[in-house]
Amino acid sequence: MKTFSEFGLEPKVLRAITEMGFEESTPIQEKAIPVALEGRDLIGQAQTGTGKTAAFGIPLVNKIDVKEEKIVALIMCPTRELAIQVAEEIEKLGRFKGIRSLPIYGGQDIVKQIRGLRKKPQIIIGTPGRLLDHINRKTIKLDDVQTVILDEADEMLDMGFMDDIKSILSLVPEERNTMLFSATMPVNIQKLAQQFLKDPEHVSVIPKQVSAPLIDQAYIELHERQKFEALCRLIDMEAPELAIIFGRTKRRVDELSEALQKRGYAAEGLHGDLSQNQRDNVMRKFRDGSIDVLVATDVAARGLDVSGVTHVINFDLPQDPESYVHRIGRTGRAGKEGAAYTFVTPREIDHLHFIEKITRHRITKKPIPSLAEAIEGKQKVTAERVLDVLQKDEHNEYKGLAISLLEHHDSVHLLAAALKLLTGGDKKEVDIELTPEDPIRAKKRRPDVRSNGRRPSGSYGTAGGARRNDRPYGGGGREGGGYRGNREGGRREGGSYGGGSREGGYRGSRDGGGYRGNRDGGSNYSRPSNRSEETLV
Ligand SMILES: Nc1ncnc2c1ncn2[C@@H]1O[C@H](COP(=O)(O)OP(=O)(O)OP(=O)(O)O)[C@@H](O)[C@H]1O
Ligand SMILES: [Mg+2]
Repeated sequence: MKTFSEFGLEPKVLRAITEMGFEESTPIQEKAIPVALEGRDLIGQAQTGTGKTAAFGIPLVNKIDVKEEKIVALIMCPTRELAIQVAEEIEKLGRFKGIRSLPIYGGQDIVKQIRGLRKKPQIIIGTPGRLLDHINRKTIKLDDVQTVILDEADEMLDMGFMDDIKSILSLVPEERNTMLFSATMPVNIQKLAQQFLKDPEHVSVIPKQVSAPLIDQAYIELHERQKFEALCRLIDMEAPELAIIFGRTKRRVDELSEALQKRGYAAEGLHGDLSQNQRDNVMRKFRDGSIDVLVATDVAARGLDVSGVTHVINFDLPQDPESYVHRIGRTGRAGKEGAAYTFVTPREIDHLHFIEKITRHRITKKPIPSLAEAIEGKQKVTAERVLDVLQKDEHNEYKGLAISLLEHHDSVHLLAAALKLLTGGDKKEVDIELTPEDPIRAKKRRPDVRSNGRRPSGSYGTAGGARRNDRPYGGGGREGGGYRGNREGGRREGGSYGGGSREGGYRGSRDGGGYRGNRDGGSNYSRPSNRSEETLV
């Protein structure tokens, strides 16, 4: 992998990159940065969590003149949370250079945004709806925009932003540099690209499987009514550092987060019906660890980067393979490992197999965790907490009480009782009943209707010459340096992702292109194509 000093970047940008802790470029960065620096249009596809933001952010901040007092770059994102996050990364990258950037998204006070715009930001990062609002109010002018980036372009189309994006782009000068980025590139993206990009370079770093390689993927087959108990047991058994649980609907998310709270978990829900304040609060708490379980709709599936997310649990099976890939991609980021569990009801098994087929990754079946495993997991966490206090040596004021209790009681019994209390074993569990959700069923997708019959180069699947064990962070080895050092143990050595088992059986399964052409509305799989930003699931 290249170090960042090999790209000929400005020292101030290099310094920012170093301060962010990036040592080597990731493959998508290595390929995309030179193309973007040249000012060529590009379509960038790489697995979740492999640094696509910096792949467009670095060349962008590098080429902007700080003396510029006009908006010269526009980044569009599908969700508010993502706009905020991308804005933060751009801010960090441009810090030493003094680049001014501003996030613009729905739900935030427009007057505040107008005040921000008076500071003459050079880069605007926004969601399409609110951007259009500003354009109509003439508080944002796009006449001087030279670079446009569409992050998660496919999702924006899927959410029904096509017309908004078209209107916005029609106001940007033709002489511009346009870039699209996503981990998934269904065929409708190719259409968008043909319309809005000029002779784009396809920069794709997708090995055989589209999902990130460091995610251990499993599914649990169960009935709808078993889901909640299974979830609690799974959380207890696995003791995630941070977990994201995806539910199908807003009602589901509300009920589930409330139910988890009743059971004593530090959980909160995130979906599009919450006020912006509530959404911001939940994200802040999740990022700072004051809650460790985020229950969310697909609003959190795209792009969100929260370090410490060790587990993603699909409480409900996602609607389509893209959603699956993006949801589970909230873990296993930046060279770290993660675990993804998917709950599947018997009637949904076909749909799960369909997801496996499209993502070309076998998902391992696991049993519902047993009560014993759940208890063992909880006890382990309690023991770790106790040992942590012991090690910190901050328990002096309890020693007197300990000594006096030990005068009358056996030490093992006494400690066991204290552990029970700490583990919550003294509490009776609250009964929970959730409103059942309808199962998702597998339906055939329309065949690819593209005329040339070729696979779109940016679609799922192997990019020319990509190696199977291509690793997004660091060179070929797994040891030493940069990211590679920080993954514990050797649990998943040697491309342990199913080893040889992925070969055969799966590869041929996409013949006929049954999947690709069908997200442009009308198909059984596409989500409603006119969701607005405000009613996002
Ligand atoms: N070269 C690098 N070295 C180390 N860490 C990096 C590097 N580039 C990016 N990162 C970090 O990796 C994480 C994931 O990056 P990012 O969010 O850009 O991924 P992404 O490819 O856009 O994923 P998604 O498809 O989910 O949107 C971030 O925390 C980012 O700061
Ligand atoms: Mg991203």
